[in-house]
Amino acid sequence: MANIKCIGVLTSGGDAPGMNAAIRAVTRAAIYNNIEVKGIMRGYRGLIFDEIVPFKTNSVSNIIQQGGTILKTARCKEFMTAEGRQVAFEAMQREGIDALVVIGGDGSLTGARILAQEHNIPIVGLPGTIDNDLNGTDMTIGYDTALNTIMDAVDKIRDTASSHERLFFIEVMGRECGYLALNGALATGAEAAIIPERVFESDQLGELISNGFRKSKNSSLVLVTEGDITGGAMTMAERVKKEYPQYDVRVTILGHVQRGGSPTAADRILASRMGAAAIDALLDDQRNVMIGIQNDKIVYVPFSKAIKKNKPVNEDLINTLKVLSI
Ligand SMILES: Nc1ncnc2c1ncn2[C@@H]1O[C@H](COP(=O)(O)OP(=O)(O)OP(=O)(O)O)[C@@H](O)[C@H]1O
Ligand SMILES: O=P(O)(O)OC[C@H]1O[C@](O)(CO)[C@@H](O)[C@@H]1O
Ligand SMILES: [Mg+2]
Repeated sequence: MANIKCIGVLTSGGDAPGMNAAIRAVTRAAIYNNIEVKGIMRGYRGLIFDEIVPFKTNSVSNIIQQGGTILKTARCKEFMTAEGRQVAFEAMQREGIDALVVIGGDGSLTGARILAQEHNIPIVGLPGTIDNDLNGTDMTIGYDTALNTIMDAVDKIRDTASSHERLFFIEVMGRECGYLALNGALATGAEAAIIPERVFESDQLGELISNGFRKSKNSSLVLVTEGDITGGAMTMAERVKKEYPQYDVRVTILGHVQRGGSPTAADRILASRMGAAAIDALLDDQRNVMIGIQNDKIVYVPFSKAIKKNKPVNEDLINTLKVLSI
């Protein structure tokens, strides 16, 4: 059993609903195991600029239901340099922090991996991002809540789209990962999803139109993953306006509304299980791993695997969406 007396916990990158549930679980599981906890504010910034606060069990009371993160978060450019990480390491030594739990996305876990390698520190990561772009876990913390937010918004858009018999392009988040668009489309009965994983394989919009996707439909909703790879919803709409002027086209960009809100039950449970598992992992001498859940079982995923680009898209989802949108 590892000799860990004090851990630091931080949230980094974009906030995600369920991060608070994860902070609570990490804190409570650590204290249960007689490990002291320090909350590090604003992601890696807090280590570099010394914003570190002692955490007790009641520091995390009544937060499981809150969106955002009580630790705040940041995208910290100073941490991208070896000098910045040296300062962070020195802060950990000064504070007596023996190990870190980092809650964040692929960027945050990349930073964790480098810090762990450079300074030989035990670090365990939790996948906290709405993008669901980390390998080795079925879901990331925040993804389910964001998906439900998308579903509520798209259902509302359907009402107006069908009243006006319009074609809507709805842009959702996800960076280079199409899960939010794909499952958002399945959950709302949307006609299609345009996702980054498929951009280089096919002209998704061209195929959609040549398959006559508007012939039998009164309204059409197409979810598009944001970003340069797909070009986003605006680009799609411009193209349709030029090539198919007969269609009445509108665009909705859902934006940061997707990141907020009270986490769903699924996210609260996922975050609670993963947070407790992070402490078990540290006690079990695990280091440089992300906690994942695969088929309802906790797994330890090496950082190198978790952050590998291009999480494979689930082909089954693509096929089902195609079949159901005739
Ligand atoms: N290569 C890297 N080296 C060191 N630190 C990094 C690296 N990449 C990212 N980080 C740190 O992690 C922070 C968050 O990364 P990023 O902005 O990619 O978000 P993320 O964790 O992927 O979350 P999300 O994608 O959900 O917003 C960065 O601001 C930086 O402090
Ligand atoms: O809030 P910011 O810094 O503009 O970042 C937006 C990005 O963060 C995410 O919400 C989470 O990674 C992405 O889906 C999106 O591209
Ligand atoms: Mg990311």
